[in-house]
Amino acid sequence: MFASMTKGAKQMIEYLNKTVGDEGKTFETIDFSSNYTLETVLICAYGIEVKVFEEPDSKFVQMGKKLLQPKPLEAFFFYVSMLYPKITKLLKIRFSNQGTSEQVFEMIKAAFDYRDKNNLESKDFLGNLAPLRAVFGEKSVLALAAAFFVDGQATTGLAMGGILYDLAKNPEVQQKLREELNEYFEKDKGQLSYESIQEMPYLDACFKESLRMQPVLGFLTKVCTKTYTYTPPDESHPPIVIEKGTPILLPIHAIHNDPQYFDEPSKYIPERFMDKEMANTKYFMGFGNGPRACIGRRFGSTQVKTGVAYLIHNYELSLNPNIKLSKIDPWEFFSVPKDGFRVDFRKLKK
Ligand code: HEM
Repeated sequence: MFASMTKGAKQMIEYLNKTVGDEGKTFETIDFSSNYTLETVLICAYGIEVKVFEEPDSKFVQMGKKLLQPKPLEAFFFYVSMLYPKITKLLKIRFSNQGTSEQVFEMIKAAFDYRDKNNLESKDFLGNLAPLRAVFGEKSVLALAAAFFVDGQATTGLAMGGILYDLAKNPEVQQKLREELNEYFEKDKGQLSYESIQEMPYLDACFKESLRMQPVLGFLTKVCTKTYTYTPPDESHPPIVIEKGTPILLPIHAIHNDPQYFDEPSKYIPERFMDKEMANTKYFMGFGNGPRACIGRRFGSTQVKTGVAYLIHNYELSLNPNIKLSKIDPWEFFSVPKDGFRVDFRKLKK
């Protein structure tokens, strides 16, 4: 699987080498990163090879984009479904774009059918799911396989887009990261190993710091499983009883940006996560917390770190001075600026 990610990262660099001239080129980083994460998810999860950067109009790219931009009403239903899951079930409310979801189902069904027809057995994600169709039914397995498409590429595209913006905004951090990357690329003779991706401390710190400042999900949704009495630190507030079954929204964006938990929260300081205690702080919840924390953490972070590593090793990123950051639309599902993050890419001279 890591070989497929590396392939995706190399294809991304090949595309840039072809399209970015000497004067550089501006990209919207979420769009750009989502192309890379889409390409790697298609190959890693479904064994489908598409040169996403070369084919921006392909149906796969269009599906990925639509899933990233639910309409305001769909976002509204998503919040309703979190707070009142029973009503949502009862009224059969859906928050995802129906047409797009059907296309994703069709794509996965076609991949299953092709493998069945040609007696192809594979040890990848779809290969492991294939026998479960007989146990849980085709529809359930298709839904599970489709969840990988949404979770595996939309979240990672947003996370990577955010890091690229932070690195462009903080050139000294970018240079420090590049020095670490150069060292590891040299040690691994030009192609980073899986172990190196997991090991690089500054790459990990930059990744966490970006997710701290701008978590992909602004809040976590939980349900209280045991009645609990919370005593607020301010004694003038009476204790609060949280009944079993109460839906809870945990505002992680606010916690991540609270000086009580992170010093100078509005500053991009990856070094804070180099500290052993901070590296494991419970107040960092970029991948959630508790028994329902993100199950794709390892896949997602490896995918993002690999893309960032190849990019920063080969290209210098800077903020385009003529483009202002647009406002975050409160009606949007994910909290990103309306026009994304516009960043200039310039090839490094080696
Ligand atoms: C950088 C990338 C990613 C980020 C920042 C991220 C973040 C999150 C967050 C914050 C949650 C909520 C956890 C909670 O409520 O405690 C979550 C849940 C989840 N994530 Fe991710 N995720 C990422 C990548 C992925 C990938 C690649 C997959 C699948 C391949 C995935 C699958 C899931 C699933 C299935 C859940 C729900 C888990 C459950 O309810 O038990 N995620 N993720």
